[in-house]
Amino acid sequence: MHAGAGGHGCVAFLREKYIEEGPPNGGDGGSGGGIYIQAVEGLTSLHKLARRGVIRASRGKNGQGKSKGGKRGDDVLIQVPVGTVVREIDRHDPVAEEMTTRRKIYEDQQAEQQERRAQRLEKRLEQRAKLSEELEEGEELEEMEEEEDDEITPIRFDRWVLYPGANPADFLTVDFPRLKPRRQGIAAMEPQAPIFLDLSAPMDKPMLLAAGGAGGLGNPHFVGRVRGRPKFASRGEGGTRLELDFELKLLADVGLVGKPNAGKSTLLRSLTNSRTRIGNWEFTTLNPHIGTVIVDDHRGRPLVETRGKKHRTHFTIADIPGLVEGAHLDRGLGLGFLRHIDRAGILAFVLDLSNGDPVQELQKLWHELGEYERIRDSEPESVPDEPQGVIDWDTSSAAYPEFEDDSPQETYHRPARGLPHLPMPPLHTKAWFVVATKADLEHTQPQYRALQEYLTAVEKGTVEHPSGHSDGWKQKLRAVPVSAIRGEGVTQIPKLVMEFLD
Ligand SMILES: Nc1nc2c(ncn2[C@@H]2O[C@H](COP(=O)(O)OP(=O)(O)OP(=O)(O)O)[C@@H](O)[C@H]2O)c(=O)[nH]1
Ligand SMILES: [Mg+2]
Repeated sequence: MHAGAGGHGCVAFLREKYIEEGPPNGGDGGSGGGIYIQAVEGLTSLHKLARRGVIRASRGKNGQGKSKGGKRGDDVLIQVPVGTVVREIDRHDPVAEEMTTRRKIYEDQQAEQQERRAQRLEKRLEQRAKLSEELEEGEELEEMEEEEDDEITPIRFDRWVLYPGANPADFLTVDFPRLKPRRQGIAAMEPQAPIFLDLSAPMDKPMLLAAGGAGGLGNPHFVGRVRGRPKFASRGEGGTRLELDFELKLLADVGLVGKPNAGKSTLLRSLTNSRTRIGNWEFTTLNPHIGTVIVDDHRGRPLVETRGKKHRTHFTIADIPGLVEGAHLDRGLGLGFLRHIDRAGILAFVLDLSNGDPVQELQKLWHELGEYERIRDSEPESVPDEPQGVIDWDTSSAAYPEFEDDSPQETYHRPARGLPHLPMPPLHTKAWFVVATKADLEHTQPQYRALQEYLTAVEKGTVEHPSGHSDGWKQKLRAVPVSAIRGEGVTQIPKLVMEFLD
């Protein structure tokens, strides 16, 4: 994301009949557009943002004559779904860089001056020694000459706009003022660097990520005692460039977990008006689809009375690609799939009653999830690269001193480190239930009965929790028999989900 650069200041002079050499009247440049972010409800993915790739706010316009200021650049507003986490990977801040350059120049000058002073002192001591000798010999006092070398500092063409009609040589004798790099006032509202935002609630107002560069100053700003008609103006400051990582933390309220072909997409479709692809083959669904289930009485009022203060009128369901046995073994594919499951608040296990033993299926799915968690918790990316010693994963301000406009110690650029991990609750502690689908097919009733008996036993604690954890979620364990294809029994699901969400 590129915040807009500031427009340049203008060098102009009043021109009127009978006024030969009018006073300076160049306008200031407009400030660059800023980048804002806002988490909003109703969005479910970051796809659109990803497609935009590079995002630029526009540049401020240059100032003009007759004291006309340049128009400010347009801001860019990025809207993301609630649950988005934003992390900074890299930052290029021209103002901070200029500060560093200036500091470097200043330090060099100081060092040079010090050296010169030391040399001068030495010379003087020598001269004095010589002088006292000569005095003794009764000779004349000689004036000590002070050498003061006039050095010409090169013109910073990157900082100044020169009067177009002027000859660059005219500026050799011009003493340019010390111009501190400037920021817009609103830059104070930028989040601390490096950016780490967890946008878990909708925001009423957009938040500033990067302010645009300040506009340059027109030539009237540089009028001084000895400089009545400055033939220069300052350039606008460059805009900050941010490289950010966006991650959607919570995908949906409910995640459908099931083998390929179990009937997840069909279920989602019968519950919502989503148009997910359905086919009688495995892996019809390759990317998660999100459907919204409206639970109101068609007048905007909640259909299901929830005890919570906030009456929800809808919830979201994610149709996640089918989970195959051994998914955890294929790190890329498996972890990708399972990552989505991680992001759902409630897990709905979709079991095909017509295909094998549903109890066994359920246990297999849980086993797969457990394996995934084991791998995730020992992911190499959380293992430090450095041979040994403590690594500070704290990316808060302590690790990177915040940039202050005037402080000479600011840092503006840092290498991309490993991104901080998103903490997720263990899967087995999530609320879950079972959707026993394809109940319209033959010989599915005994399967369903066995499944419900098993769940009741888990709830009572007489049978081990399918996750193998003793503290696994076991409240209101239920298998909802449905025929998604006929739309039968599916209305039970919103009711159950609302109970859990409550
Ligand atoms: N008889 C019957 N068939 C169903 C039912 N639900 C789904 N099916 C069929 O099962 C097949 C697979 O359904 P999908 O919804 O695509 O399955 P899926 O779980 O989304 O599959 P993947 O996306 O591959 O993971 C389709 O042929 C559906 O018509 C049902 O309730 N009854
Ligand atoms: Mg599907």
